[in-house]
Amino acid sequence: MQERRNSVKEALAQGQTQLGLWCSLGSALVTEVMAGSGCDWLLIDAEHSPNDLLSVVAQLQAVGADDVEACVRLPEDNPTLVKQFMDAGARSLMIPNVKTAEQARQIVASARYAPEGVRGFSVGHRANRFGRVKDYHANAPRNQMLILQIECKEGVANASQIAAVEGVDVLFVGPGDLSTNMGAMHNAGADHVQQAIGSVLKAAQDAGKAAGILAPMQADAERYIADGFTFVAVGADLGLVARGSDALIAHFRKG
Ligand SMILES: O=C(O)C(=O)C[C@H](O)[C@@H](O)CO
Repeated sequence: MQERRNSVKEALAQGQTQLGLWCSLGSALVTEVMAGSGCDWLLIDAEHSPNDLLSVVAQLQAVGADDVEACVRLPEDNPTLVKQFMDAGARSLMIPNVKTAEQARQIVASARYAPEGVRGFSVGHRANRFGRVKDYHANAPRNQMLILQIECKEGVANASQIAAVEGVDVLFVGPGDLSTNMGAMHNAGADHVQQAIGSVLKAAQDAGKAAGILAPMQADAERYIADGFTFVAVGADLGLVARGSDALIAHFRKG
């Protein structure tokens, strides 16, 4: 049995825009609905959402039948979590708040088996279809994707060195955390935050890597895509359900 190719990783390497949706509700059913939307990738969030390893596995299973790359955001940069989630079949990982190139190198090492890395070895797991993908251990990095979030001034300052680390696929701006860290909470549109976002984009592009961002407002997403961001989350289940239900009820209340 062959491992399914990571078509999002391949498309990004060719500079193609890949549209994503954020899954924050911790629900396999909702994630399954999102997966059927035609998006290229989903982000199952285990940082700010009520998710654990088993609820993430349930969502990975729900996405399974769709031709969508299911990425998982870990709650923190932690090699044990990298191992556990990768073994569970999360091969595209987003790591929050990466600040230095050395940290990026450690993250890459945590995703790789020796001699390049330190990932613990298990013969059979969900990632290799319980031992059925025979060449999994030798070839795992080929389909893995590491998406490192840049969310603070230090990360912005070091973005070029982080992007240059072999094994890093995407620099992903967290506009909420970055703007908060830069003294502009709720205002990622502030000039100094936009300059920082632009410098992360340039750092990624100069290193031949993809740049990503979460942009649930349509106009923002269109602008970021026009600027050159190629890994863009254009909406979230939480926002779609909350704002959609708000608007529906408001429509009937106003009469
Ligand atoms: O800093 C950000 O913005 C992000 O990383 C996304 C947030 O965590 C959040 O909006 C996800 O629901």
